[in-house]
Amino acid sequence: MNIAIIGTGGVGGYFGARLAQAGNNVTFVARGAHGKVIAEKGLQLLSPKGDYLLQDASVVDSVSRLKDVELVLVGTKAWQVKEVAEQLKEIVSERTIVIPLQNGVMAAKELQEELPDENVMGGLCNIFSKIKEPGVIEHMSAEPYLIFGELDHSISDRARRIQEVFNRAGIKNKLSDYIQADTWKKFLLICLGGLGALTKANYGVLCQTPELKEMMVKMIDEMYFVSQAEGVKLPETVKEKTLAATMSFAPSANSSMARDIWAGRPSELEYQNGSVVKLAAKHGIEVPVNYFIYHCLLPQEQEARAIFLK
Ligand SMILES: NC(=O)C1=CN([C@@H]2O[C@H](COP(=O)(O)OP(=O)(O)OC[C@H]3O[C@@H](n4cnc5c(N)ncnc54)[C@H](OP(=O)(O)O)[C@@H]3O)[C@@H](O)[C@H]2O)C=CC1
Ligand SMILES: CC(C)(CO)C(=O)C(=O)O
Repeated sequence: MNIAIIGTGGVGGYFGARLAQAGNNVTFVARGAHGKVIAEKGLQLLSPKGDYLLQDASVVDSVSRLKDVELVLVGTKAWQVKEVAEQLKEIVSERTIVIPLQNGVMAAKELQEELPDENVMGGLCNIFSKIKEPGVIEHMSAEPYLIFGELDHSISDRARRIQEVFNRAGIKNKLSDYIQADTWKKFLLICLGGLGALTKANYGVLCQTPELKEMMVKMIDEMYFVSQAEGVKLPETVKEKTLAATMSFAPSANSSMARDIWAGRPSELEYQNGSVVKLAAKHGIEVPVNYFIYHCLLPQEQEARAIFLK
């Protein structure tokens, strides 16, 4: 299959390398020093599931250079999806399927704002991975896992074909008949990372401190209400499952958003706790804990953006 990876970071780099390893024709969009090293030396994947050096990687520095793509995996940060959607408009054909892998609940909608609905599916992923240095992707832990599906809930032939491609590449995956629910389930979990970011606490401290655990319970309640108002049917049991998932993380683990905030980099705040606040306001729902976290973190987010995104 002709596949493009837009955003060759921890997520895009990992899944793209595995798809190329399985014999697919994968083109990576990667910019700057990272793109240069990949073009010269290949893409190096370090992983407990087996290292792999993709020699002669096909790499371009911009979406506009992609041709005849059947499957696009968008691996940028959530706040970069709008720009990618604009760029994709120029290169998609009726046989191109675009799957976003961002944390958050806005990516598919933002792609649909620029692209025909038929080009867009929903998606998400689980993995702990990062760019270790230019040209090198490090998968640290967690079984890499993709969930994807048609936004109209159908199990289409084209989705089955994509599943075959993931299966042949040994990528654990689920073809979902309700991708919005899967995306929201992950959203409930990742937004708890905002509390970790604010308190500078890892998941272990969040779970072991009764007052912080209580705040997480309140955050989950708030987000559950918002999901219902958005028309996403989640079972009530999702609340306790979300808390249990957080308790199952290594005590020293923290969220990617927290790591970005602590390092003073632009983060996905707007697309995590920020989305909860905005969607709640749309429905007239009070979300005091998410509101507090979002507004406490916002000044430093704005400062990071002023420095990095001039
Ligand atoms: N990493 C993880 O463990 C997990 C991440 N996620 C989610 O996956 C998403 C991606 O995260 P992650 O892989 O960590 O992010 P990274 O920052 O590692 O990678 C994003 C990459 O996208 C590139 N990029 C951005 N815009 C463009 C563009 N227009 N064209 C080409 N390349 C572009 C960036 O390059 P440049 O530097 O040139 O801008 C960067 O290399 C996020 O939503 C995250 O929350 C979900 C689960 C786990
Ligand atoms: C792995 C997990 C769920 C941890 O919060 C995540 O997606 C992230 O860090 O962005």
